[in-house]
Amino acid sequence: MNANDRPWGPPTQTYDSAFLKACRREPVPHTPVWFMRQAGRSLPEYLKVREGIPMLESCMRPELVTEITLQPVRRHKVDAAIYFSDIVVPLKAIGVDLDIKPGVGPVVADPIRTRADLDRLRDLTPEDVHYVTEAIGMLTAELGETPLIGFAGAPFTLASYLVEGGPSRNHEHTKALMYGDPQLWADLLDRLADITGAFLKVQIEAGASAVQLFDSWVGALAPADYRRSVMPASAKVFREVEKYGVPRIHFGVGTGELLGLMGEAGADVVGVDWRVPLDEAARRVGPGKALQGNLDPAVLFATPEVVEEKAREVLDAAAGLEGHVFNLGHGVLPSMDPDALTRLVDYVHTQTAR
Ligand SMILES: Cc1c2[nH]c(c1CCC(=O)O)Cc1[nH]c(c(CCC(=O)O)c1C)Cc1[nH]c(c(CCC(=O)O)c1C)Cc1[nH]c(c(C)c1CCC(=O)O)C2
Repeated sequence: MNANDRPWGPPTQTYDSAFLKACRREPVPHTPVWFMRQAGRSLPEYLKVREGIPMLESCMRPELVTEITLQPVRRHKVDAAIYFSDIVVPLKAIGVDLDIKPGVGPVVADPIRTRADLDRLRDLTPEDVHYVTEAIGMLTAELGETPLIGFAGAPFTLASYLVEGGPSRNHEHTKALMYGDPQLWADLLDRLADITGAFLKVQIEAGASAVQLFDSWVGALAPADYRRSVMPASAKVFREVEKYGVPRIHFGVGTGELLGLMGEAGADVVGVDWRVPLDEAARRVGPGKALQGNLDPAVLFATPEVVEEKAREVLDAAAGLEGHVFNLGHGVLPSMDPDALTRLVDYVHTQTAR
């Protein structure tokens, strides 16, 4: 089928990119590379344009979002852009009182722990996030053949911020609710699945070529609890966007024991952190899915020789995969040297050129 004949799917101009080919498990001209949290963080040009503008406000300014999203593409020559935003933006857009505190992360004024609290979470409409549609329109025009990845937080990770009221190491309130009131928990996750699904749809309809569902903190759960209490909601999100035919990436940290289930939830590409080698991850995920990952981000602080050696190990472990998108095992760290990232992109491209 020709790209133009499909009712939906990635924009025609990005269809033959190395990134989308790898996601579809087709032969690639080189292994595609992008980095989680590539936008912002360590880039001086990012710090300059963000000066004096709070994080959440910057996510609502289409020109600024466009500039920040393009910065790592220009600088590093990565194979995909990731939309500059944050996982809490759709929650803010439906009126949740929250802020992103520098050096801390998202902080929620009134945590959600009761049925009455849950009733405050309303559905998301495209008008709530009109600035996303505007920014993606500008971005796809600028990006040309380079695909744009849209993203959202998965129901569990969003619930963790909403229930705890902020970042948490042990997720104690979240687990107390999950184990203590399974019905309220299921209803909360189902509501978040609808919000997340609606947010991803907005991004795809505006021109995103792929989407990533970040379930960053779900590695805190045992597989049986994940299957029972989280997977139905994440699966609902993936079903919501299935008809668009854009690759769906599913990522979490510390999810070695959950990789099979995270694929089963409905992902086309499973993101792997640095704890499980990709050949072993492929065995856990099973056939029919591409993998994304998985260089330990901290390796970027070592010498260039060590970075190449460790990147080589990732490529060797990925040699037999059906499809591989090179990435870090988690996000870019703020103190990272941007030049080390640029060199890494070049290394993967030259080593894998076919
Ligand atoms: C858990 C999570 C959050 N946000 C996100 C996740 C999932 C990804 C992951 O696991 O790392 C997702 C996210 N947040 C941001 C992006 C931008 C796109 C990208 O480059 O990947 C993405 C994909 C921008 C951001 N989101 C945030 C920043 C830093 C804020 C700033 O620059 O002022 C950026 C660039 C803030 C944020 N927001 C969040 C945290 C933990 C923080 C860091 C707090 C800090 O240490 O300052 C919540």
